[in-house]
Amino acid sequence: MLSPSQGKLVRNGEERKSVICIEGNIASGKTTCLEYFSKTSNIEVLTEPVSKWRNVQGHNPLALMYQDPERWGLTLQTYVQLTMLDRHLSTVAAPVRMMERSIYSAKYIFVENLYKSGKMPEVDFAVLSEWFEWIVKNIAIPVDLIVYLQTTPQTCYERLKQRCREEERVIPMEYLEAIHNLYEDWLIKQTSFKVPAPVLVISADDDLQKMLHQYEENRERILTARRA
Ligand SMILES: Nc1ncnc2c1ncn2[C@@H]1O[C@H](COP(=O)(O)OP(=O)(O)O)[C@@H](O)[C@H]1O
Ligand SMILES: Cc1cn([C@H]2C[C@H](O)[C@@H](COP(=O)(O)O)O2)c(=O)[nH]c1=O
Repeated sequence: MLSPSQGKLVRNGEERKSVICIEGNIASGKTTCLEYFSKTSNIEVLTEPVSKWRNVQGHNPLALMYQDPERWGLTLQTYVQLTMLDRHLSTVAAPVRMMERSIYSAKYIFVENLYKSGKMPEVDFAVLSEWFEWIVKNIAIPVDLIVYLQTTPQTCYERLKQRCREEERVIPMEYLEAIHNLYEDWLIKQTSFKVPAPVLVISADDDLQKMLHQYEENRERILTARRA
């Protein structure tokens, strides 16, 4: 249940748990990272609700958006915003919640990209922006640490082709470059939008073995992240 606390709605009992968001470009290795940490007993992992974005009551807004972003961008991003909010507000048993992306990156990276690239009409962007502003003003969405899996767009392009998700066959290299640049502006240069938590940057172009080694090296920092 949501209750008012200091002017915002807060999910009961979740205030003292820590929230880690794994951020990064498409196919950067976020799910693989979450899978690795899911074996840790006091971490509960929440993957991105991609299956919902591919099937809402028999419709596939993710595929529609890639086919015709001008027409379906608002539809997909409205649903992404709802489902990400639902993920943030879900109750977990473990003291640490590790999430794939966040409502913040859905807005600051993907909505922003559609708008900046001229593929989202101004009115759609305005409606989504007002929704987003209302949500973050009225509902507590705490994040303790952002783990940014930093890759080159080229690495993501290769992994994307290897993963072979049907809807994403049409994604060109330029799309991954645009998403990469938005992530870099947000989390590295910190010049675009407010960053809701400290950022831990992990170089993620390495092979799986080296990635697991880096996750082990950073395990303590990740598990002990706490907001003030
Ligand atoms: N370090 C890595 N080296 C090589 N391939 C990887 C690595 N990490 C993930 N992959 C592969 O790349 C693809 C995308 O990884 P995934 O974890 O699904 O990325 P994301 O969740 O960020 O989209 C998958 O096929 C996965 O097996
Ligand atoms: C958050 C978000 C995602 N998408 C798209 C981008 C990808 O095609 C999938 C997510 O897959 P990933 O491997 O986890 O990156 O969804 C989008 O279009 N809009 C969004 O806000």
